[in-house]
Amino acid sequence: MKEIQHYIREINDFPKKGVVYKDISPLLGNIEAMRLAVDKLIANLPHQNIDKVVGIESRGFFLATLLADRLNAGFVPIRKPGKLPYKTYQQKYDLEYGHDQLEIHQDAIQMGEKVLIHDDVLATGGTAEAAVKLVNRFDAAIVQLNFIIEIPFLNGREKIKKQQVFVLQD
Ligand SMILES: O=P(O)(O)OC[C@H]1O[C@H](OP(=O)(O)OP(=O)(O)O)[C@H](O)[C@@H]1O
Ligand SMILES: Nc1ncnc2[nH]cnc12
Repeated sequence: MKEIQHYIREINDFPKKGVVYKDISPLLGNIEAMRLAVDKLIANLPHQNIDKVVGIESRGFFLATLLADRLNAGFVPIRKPGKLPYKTYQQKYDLEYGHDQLEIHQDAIQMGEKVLIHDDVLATGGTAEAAVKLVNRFDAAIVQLNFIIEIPFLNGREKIKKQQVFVLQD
């Protein structure tokens, strides 16, 4: 079995010139690589007493549901605007290649629940910061944010420096 890094492909100038896009499709296409990624993410949690795994649309959803299954936890989607049907909390944020808004259902998390937030890539940290703000609307405990890949020069950790963070490539 090769390292996780082997299954991440770099695409130059996508979706805009100058961006080196980290494509996790090869990882998703290989069940052994996906299982290894999930095993490592689980092994690097401070504990496994997690009530909800929050996944961020769309690439965060893939492993977040597998993590939720392994942790016997519920899955909560954070979605782009206008996708969630019930009442939502909303948070604007900036991206490496644009800006957007994230939303979460107002009944998705109960007060005091222990939450893991998962996404595929930590780049500028704008998405992760917005997710933290949304989860904090519930007065829940964020146990960790975990990611498959980090783009260190974009310094995303700075935006979530109060949080516990784990990246697979660490
Ligand atoms: O750290 P940041 O600079 O905020 O960037 C990271 C985010 O960007 C990507 O999502 P994107 O918004 O491209 O959507 P997608 O998952 O639907 O492709 C990625 O999946 C992260 O969610
Ligand atoms: N360079 C990048 N590759 C993949 N996803 C991203 N999200 C933000 N920047 C990204």
